[in-house]
Amino acid sequence: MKGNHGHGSKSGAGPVWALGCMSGTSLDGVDAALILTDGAEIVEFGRSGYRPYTEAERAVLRGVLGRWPGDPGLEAAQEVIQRAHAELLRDFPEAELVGFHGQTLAHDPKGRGTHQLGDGGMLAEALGRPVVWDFRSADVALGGEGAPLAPFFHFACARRIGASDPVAFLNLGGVGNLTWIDPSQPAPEAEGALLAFDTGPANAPINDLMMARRGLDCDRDGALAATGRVVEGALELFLEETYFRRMPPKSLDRDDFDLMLDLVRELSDADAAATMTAMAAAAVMQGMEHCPVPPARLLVTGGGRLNPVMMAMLRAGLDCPVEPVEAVGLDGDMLEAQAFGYLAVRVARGWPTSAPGTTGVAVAVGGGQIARPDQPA
Ligand SMILES: Nc1ncnc2c1ncn2[C@@H]1O[C@H](COP(=O)(O)OP(=O)(O)OP(=O)(O)O)[C@@H](O)[C@H]1O
Ligand SMILES: CC(=O)N[C@H]1[C@@H]2OC[C@@H](O2)[C@@H](O)[C@@H]1O[C@H](C)C(=O)O
Repeated sequence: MKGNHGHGSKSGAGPVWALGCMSGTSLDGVDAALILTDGAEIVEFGRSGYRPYTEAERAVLRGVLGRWPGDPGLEAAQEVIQRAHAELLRDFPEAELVGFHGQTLAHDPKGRGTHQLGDGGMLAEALGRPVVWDFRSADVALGGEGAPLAPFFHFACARRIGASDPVAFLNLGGVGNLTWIDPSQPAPEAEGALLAFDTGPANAPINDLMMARRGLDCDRDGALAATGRVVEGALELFLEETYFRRMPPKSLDRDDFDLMLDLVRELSDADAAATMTAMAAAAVMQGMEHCPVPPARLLVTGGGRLNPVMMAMLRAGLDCPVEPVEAVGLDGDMLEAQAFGYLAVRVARGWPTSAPGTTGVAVAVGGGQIARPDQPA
């Protein structure tokens, strides 16, 4: 490698095919998606791919959750991340630039920082193409939460779907995050264009419950929750958490809500699943109270949109229409991967990727480092 890590040098202003990839908090696998963009407009979406982790790989990654750079025992997990990404991303030779999020292992922005496992320099060498990575640390260094970062991309999506009134995007991944957008603003960094934050736990604790009680990865289609009863007492205790009363921006680590499993410990499997699903939905409803004005619609992305019980709970509790992003022609399995392709182009152009309204950072900031291979493919 040359000594070429650093903030983005400005390149030409035309659109480029960027390949974004995401390994989310659910630890299911790596998503990758192509996007043609100039860093402002989405010109075109391209093809996408998925590389699941094997059971053995997932166990390795699970085993290092919560660890920080320099902690012992990260080598095997690092190898899993590099291998899985290189295998998947090699299938996209048309990509001019790669956006590599890595795997979040720990997130404590007001304390130790934020840790995404993965080395962009090594990936650039493996792929023979420039790789933008380490998206979150510059934001944290300037006092921001370092998350969520998809909101600047959500702004571009709102423009692409022709929204004229405020809309909101909800990602229901391992953790939930909400982006409220005023699409009439000139740019995502404009004051009042975006408000974003993590709503609370979403699928991660439900997955943990299913693994502990049934040996399953998740409550597929909400099948177990559908047969259970929501236990109001447990739900009320959950909503007493101070996190919900904190003003946004705010963000969460995957396991910040460990108390959820305690709250449902005495419940039957079905009641526990129903109650935890209601907790995830209730956290979103609390979050919606923070929107500057109610959005015209709530567009849901991430795996939780495929859980009909969770979607029904959201529809019952909210006044605005709640739809999967497919309703507006977007791909809810790939939106986060596309986001990191889009953000990679912004980093390469020296443009901001977060702002006070999205992460609480002091000023709009463009995070990310760029690693270039010695010998481009
Ligand atoms: N058909 C389904 N029924 C119920 N839940 C589902 C279904 N499909 C996916 N999920 C849930 O969605 C999760 C995956 O969601 P997603 O891929 O959006 O998460 P992620 O990207 O890992 O997380 P994050 O956005 O927090 O980083 C699965 O682990 C599962 O809990
Ligand atoms: C620290 C971290 O990796 N946070 C993730 C996580 O997963 C969902 C939510 O918590 C969100 O804040 C973020 O991911 C999305 C992609 C984001 O940055 O927008």
